[in-house]
Amino acid sequence: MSAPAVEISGLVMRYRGVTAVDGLDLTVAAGTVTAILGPNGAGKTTTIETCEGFRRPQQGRVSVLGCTPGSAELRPRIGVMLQAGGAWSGVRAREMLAHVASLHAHPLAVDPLVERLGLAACGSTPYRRMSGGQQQRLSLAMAVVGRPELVFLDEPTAGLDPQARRATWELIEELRASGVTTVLTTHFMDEAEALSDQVHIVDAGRVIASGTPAELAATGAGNTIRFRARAGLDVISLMAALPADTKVEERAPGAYVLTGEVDPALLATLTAWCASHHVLAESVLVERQTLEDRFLDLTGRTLR
Ligand SMILES: Nc1ncnc2c1ncn2[C@@H]1O[C@H](COP(=O)(O)OP(=O)(O)OP(=O)(O)O)[C@@H](O)[C@H]1O
Repeated sequence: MSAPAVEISGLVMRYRGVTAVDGLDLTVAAGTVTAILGPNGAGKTTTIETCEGFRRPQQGRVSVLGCTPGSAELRPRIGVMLQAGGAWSGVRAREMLAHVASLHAHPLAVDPLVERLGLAACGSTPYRRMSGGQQQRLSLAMAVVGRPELVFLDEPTAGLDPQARRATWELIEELRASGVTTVLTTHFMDEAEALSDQVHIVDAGRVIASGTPAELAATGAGNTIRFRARAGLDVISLMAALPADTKVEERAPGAYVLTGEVDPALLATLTAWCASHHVLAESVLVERQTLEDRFLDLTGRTLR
């Protein structure tokens, strides 16, 4: 197995009185797409900026491609897309991209990148007058034009129209196919689900859950089977027939909700119990929780 692309252990970062990152541990496998999710203020940007070398770890250790963040040997090997800015105010899109390309030994061809990210339409518009979405796309192009081994993308699709979002997803898929490691933050759960091999959920400066999107969605108490049957079924007897961690409730007369590790065997056991008790279950509905459900379960459903 190749060495991890990013290794963070016990990272602590504070801004005056605020602890932004509070003992964070995280590993990114080389060649994968890793999404860091978390509520506003969870510490994602601070963590990424530390990996990019814009901030020094105050405590703990950060290693990127086996190097110290910010070191001269590392800089040409990584691509960085910041949440905002990154280009001079008067510069045109193509000009800026050509400049960044010229700083690298084996850059991508500038014009095809300009075309595919819809930047040709910016023409002679200076950076400061480009729309937010156009600035985002230029920033993404700047991050990848140098053919980096690892790219950090901080909210790459925030504020993008659906076409640009799709183009960004395709670009990230291609990066993975060509062996580039991508670390991104996003508030779009569908984006994390569609793109990432690994997801880390960060809250209050720590990683509170990690796994593939499917693993994260599958854990927790969110998977349910709902069904209707005659009122007053013996739910104790039903629960005794099911695995120990399965709960059954009659939420309203004749409306049952079963919560637990929902898999084909559980559904079969439920229907077998119904058959042996002469119960005709109607409107049987299996509801799988999504990554978003899991995220909200872990980080709370209300604003803090
Ligand atoms: N330059 C700064 N000075 C003071 N506090 C800061 C600074 N940058 C970040 N913080 C604070 O550190 C905490 C973590 O911020 P950070 O930007 O890392 O979170 P985030 O997870 O990226 O949030 P978002 O999803 O809103 O981008 C927040 O409480 C924020 O207010």
